[in-house]
Amino acid sequence: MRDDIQSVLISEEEIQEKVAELGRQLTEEYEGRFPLVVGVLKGSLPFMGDLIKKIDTHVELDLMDVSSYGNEMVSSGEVKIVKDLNTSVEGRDVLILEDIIDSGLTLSYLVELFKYRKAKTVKIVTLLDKPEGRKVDLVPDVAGFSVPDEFVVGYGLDYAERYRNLPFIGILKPEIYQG
Ligand SMILES: O=P(O)(O)OC[C@H]1O[C@H](OP(=O)(O)OP(=O)(O)O)[C@H](O)[C@@H]1O
Ligand code: HPA
Repeated sequence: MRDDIQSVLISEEEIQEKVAELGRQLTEEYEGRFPLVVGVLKGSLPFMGDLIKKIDTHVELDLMDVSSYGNEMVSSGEVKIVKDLNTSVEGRDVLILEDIIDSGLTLSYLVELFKYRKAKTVKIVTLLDKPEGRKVDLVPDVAGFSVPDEFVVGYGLDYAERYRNLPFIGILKPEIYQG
């Protein structure tokens, strides 16, 4: 699996340091507010698993599965709910966790949906932000790292469902996706 990686963009240590920093920041912000932390499947799972252990105040967890990429490297532009939340967001402080914001289509859809469902506040925390990929005007409230306009994998991010279990963020060798 690691042979398929051309270069490591963000190391495991850098990710863990950043996650600890974000955890401290979110602890301060959400102390006493019992936010609903929504992980967006499947990419946010490693980030969510690590980050929630660094948030030192009560949180409720839920998961939502939305998809717009299928097995492609470019968003189809159509966001589909594959699995909805189990919890009502009405009146709640909602904190959405994402692995990456690229075109921004997934997140702008979710933010609008949660506002329509009467969430009290909606904030976005993403590990990675790819600003050059944007197709809609969307700025995350908190972003761990900015990444260049390249297809990245690892730490939740996949190519054709592989590489999510790498502990770092890397760039694939072109021959992997060129067939
Ligand atoms: O800003 P965007 O262009 O919308 O891209 C970001 C979304 O794309 C990926 O999810 P994907 O739909 O591939 O599902 P996955 O998390 O299961 O891989 C990623 O996890 C984000 O949810
Ligand atoms: O660069 C990316 N890698 C993996 N999944 C993604 N979904 C949006 N952008 C990306």
